[in-house]
Amino acid sequence: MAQEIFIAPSVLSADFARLGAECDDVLEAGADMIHLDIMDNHYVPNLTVGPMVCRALRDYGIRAPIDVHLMVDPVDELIVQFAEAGASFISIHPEATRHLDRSLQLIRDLGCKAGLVLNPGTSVGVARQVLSRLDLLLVMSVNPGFGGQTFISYTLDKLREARQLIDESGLPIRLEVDGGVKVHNISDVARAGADTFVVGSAIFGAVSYAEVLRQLRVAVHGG
Ligand SMILES: O=C(CO)[C@H](O)[C@H](O)COP(=O)(O)O
Ligand SMILES: [Fe+2]
Repeated sequence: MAQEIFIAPSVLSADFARLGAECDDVLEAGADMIHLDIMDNHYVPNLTVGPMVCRALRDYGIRAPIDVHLMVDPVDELIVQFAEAGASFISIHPEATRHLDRSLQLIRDLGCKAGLVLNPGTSVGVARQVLSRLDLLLVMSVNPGFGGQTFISYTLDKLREARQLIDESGLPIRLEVDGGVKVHNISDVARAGADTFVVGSAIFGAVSYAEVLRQLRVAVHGG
């Protein structure tokens, strides 16, 4: 089932001192949702922000979907806190929960859309059993923890495999890609089957967010 194309700027590369305004700017420039990377210095070797920042963005007036990427272990308590803080999508890594099915159900029970994240070294097969619990499958194209890394090219094969799995299931699951996505490679990523594109440094490092978003969309549709 083809999904509408979504571009989700990762604010990991934004100016955190003016986060609300940065979100306004990328949304006005044509972004579809805000990708919020939550890192705990335990599951990944980096530390970002907690649910109060998600709440602050909602209170500031951000109405677009907020796509929360939880790189935390353990994860269940933070699922609850981010749902209460206004998250729309909550995506979790299978290594960060002892009971993947239960954690995914928890996300939906709290009224959010549930995502599963596959690291470059994690097999697509991990998603197979829990597919009916998913609204989104996120294929990492870098190892999680930092923005600005180089796209790992073998993840294109994983995207194709994930696309096939989703298509065969007939379920309306988004296929998201995250890490190192730029204007020069997004058409390959789109051809491999992604419909939801996290883009961090390529957007926030640009002079004009609108221009880079335009170029990304042209490349997706051209691909
Ligand atoms: O989850 C992430 C890192 O773990 C980020 O979302 C990702 O790295 C996006 O940034 P960039 O487009 O600069 O690679
Ligand atoms: Fe992310």
